[in-house]
Amino acid sequence: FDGDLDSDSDSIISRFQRYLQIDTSHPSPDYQQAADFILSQASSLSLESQTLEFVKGKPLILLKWTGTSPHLPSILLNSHTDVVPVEPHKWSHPPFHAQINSGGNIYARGSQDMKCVGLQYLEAIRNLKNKDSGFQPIRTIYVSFVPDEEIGGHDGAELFAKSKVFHEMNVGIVLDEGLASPEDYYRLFYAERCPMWLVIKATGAPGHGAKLYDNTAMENLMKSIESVRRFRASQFDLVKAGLKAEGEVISVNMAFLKAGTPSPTGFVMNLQPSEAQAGFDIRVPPIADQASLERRIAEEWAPASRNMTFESGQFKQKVSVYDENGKPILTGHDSSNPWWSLLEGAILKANGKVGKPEIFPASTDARYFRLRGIPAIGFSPMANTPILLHDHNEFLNKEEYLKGIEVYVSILKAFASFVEVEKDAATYRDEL
Ligand SMILES: CSCC[C@H](NC=O)C(=O)O
Ligand SMILES: [Zn+2]
Ligand SMILES: [Zn+2]
Repeated sequence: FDGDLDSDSDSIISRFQRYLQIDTSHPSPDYQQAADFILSQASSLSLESQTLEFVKGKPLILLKWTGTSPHLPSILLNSHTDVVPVEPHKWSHPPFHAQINSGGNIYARGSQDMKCVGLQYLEAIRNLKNKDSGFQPIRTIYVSFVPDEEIGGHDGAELFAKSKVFHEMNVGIVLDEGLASPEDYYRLFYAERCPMWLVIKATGAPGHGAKLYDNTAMENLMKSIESVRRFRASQFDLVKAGLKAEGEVISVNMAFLKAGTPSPTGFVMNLQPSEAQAGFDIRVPPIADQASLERRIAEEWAPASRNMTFESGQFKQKVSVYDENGKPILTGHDSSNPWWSLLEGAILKANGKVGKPEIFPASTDARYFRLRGIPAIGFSPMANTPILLHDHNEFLNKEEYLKGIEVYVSILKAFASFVEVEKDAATYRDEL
């Protein structure tokens, strides 16, 4: 390696800022500029690279550092290049300037979710490739930068995980995103909740706004909303009482309400509408009783007896967290999975702390890799950091970012040097 590596922290941070300054927010992410940036980084690191376009205009960049024993299952470091939209006027710093305040906080959309992780992978590789380090991986290390995670990953990680290219990579372990931790420990995720987007609709007799009568669409819907809210509170109480972790309860949040008869000045006020609907984002832990939730929806939240119907997207689709037999897919999260132990050990070695294994409360691309039977661990090295993904004023402190690079150096050393008697992939899965 030719060794003109800028490893000082200023240049590390300025590379991070450059990546953050590329506006890859939906609905029209600038994937081309992100791809160009990543490819230029890859070439400065002498990594092999290829651009995969499973869907035109949505490049997926795959980088490779070939190991000395390339027949061993490889390591895949995955990150998504897209970010969620912003309301720029509600930010204290412009969301795509990556300004650093006096306390070292770097403000940008994607600073936590998850451009940090994508570039930390590369910085860790840069560090390991530095000629002073002289490190050679035994296993091959792949780094993937995928599009569209924030809108479901169908044109990104889903197609990638099903592709011939992916199959031939012989991946043994995937690292993907986790969440920031306000505490001094990092969070590790071994599974994720299943999203269910539920729309309930009520109908009822229309009538004069001054009349009190039963079975209006609004009343029917309100009864459901009250019931949903009671359930929401019961789940939230379990978390508040410390009895369950965030990823272990069913979350329900209302996403929209739609009703009323429009008029030029707003809505007609003296007419009780004949239809009303509400939408909910529901997240179901893979260990939860799905059938009882479905019963609850049919009997309490959208009962036909109250003139109600419902539709739920995502839940029973193939894009879920269950295998073909309906069993939840959980990555082993104790010493039964050597990768888990290696990860924990490597973090500790880098002077990091780890919390209890968790279920990721939202969804991420890791599920597509788990569906292929591959262990996947969610981890974003951000401790002592408020959770600001998808929020205004998303930031990451620069010291925390730099610390994360050291943690990945430690992880890559452990993962890429790990040689064991090959076992069946099932060894790395938890049985219920
Ligand atoms: C169900 S696909 C949407 C994925 C998205 N991921 C991160 O926020 C989420 O809403 O969890
Ligand atoms: Zn993300
Ligand atoms: Zn996100």
